[in-house]
Amino acid sequence: MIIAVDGPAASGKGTIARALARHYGIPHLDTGLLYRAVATQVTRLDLDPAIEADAVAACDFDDQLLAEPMLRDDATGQAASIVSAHPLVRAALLQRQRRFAHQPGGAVLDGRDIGTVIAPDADAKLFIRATPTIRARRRHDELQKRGSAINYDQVLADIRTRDDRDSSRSTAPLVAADDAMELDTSFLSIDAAVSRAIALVEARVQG
Ligand SMILES: Nc1ncnc2c1ncn2[C@@H]1O[C@H](COP(=O)(O)OP(=O)(O)OP(=O)(O)O)[C@@H](O)[C@H]1O
Ligand SMILES: Nc1ccn([C@@H]2O[C@H](COP(=O)(O)O)[C@@H](O)[C@H]2O)c(=O)n1
Repeated sequence: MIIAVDGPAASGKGTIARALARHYGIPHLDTGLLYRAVATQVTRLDLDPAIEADAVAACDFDDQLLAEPMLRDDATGQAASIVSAHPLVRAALLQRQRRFAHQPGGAVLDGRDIGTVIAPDADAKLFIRATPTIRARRRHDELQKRGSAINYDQVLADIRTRDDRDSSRSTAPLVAADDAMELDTSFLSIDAAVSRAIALVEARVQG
């Protein structure tokens, strides 16, 4: 079974995708980490994320990079959203994601274009939403726990910038697939959001 989980920054899609993977006993891929790795490599090589050729040169990264804590930083998320707008960067990362999705037994992937581009044939597609202020509050709490000094207003501004950039790019923009099931987590606890997500997937695959 392939499950696609898409949505904007800090909507809770990763939390839900990990829980679905545990529930169904299948592997999970956080595809945002791939773009965050490219962004980190761009910075380390002193390249410019806005220049497509520079970003493409950073796509050949060592997988150990995916485990580095700095990938979770707010600044890395911003840079990831810049490199991810380049069509050639998306093309460089496409096959890896498709292979993961179509492995025997299936998989759960979360990102921005899983239901539309990576696995349009997914058995179940979820599009996770939450208001920008609630997403910013959750992300700010998370960053504070990790020792970041970034303030709430900056996190909210960064989330809005990223939403705009991710939604307006020409290649694989952030958009719900026509057959995606929408789940707004704004006023749901994590447990309630996960239960609802499982119920939606069950209804789709059995129905
Ligand atoms: N329903 C919820 N209620 C409260 N907090 C939540 C809920 N869902 C997720 N969170 C928290 O919000 C933060 C962001 O969640 P998560 O990382 O799952 O979002 P995401 O959409 O995957 O983010 P990203 O865009 O970085 O991939 C995390 O700290 C997570 O624990
Ligand atoms: N399938 C995807 C996943 C991510 N992106 C871009 O990467 C940025 C960081 O992603 P997070 O999920 O870790 O927040 C995000 O803002 C997108 O620009 C993408 O384009 N496609």
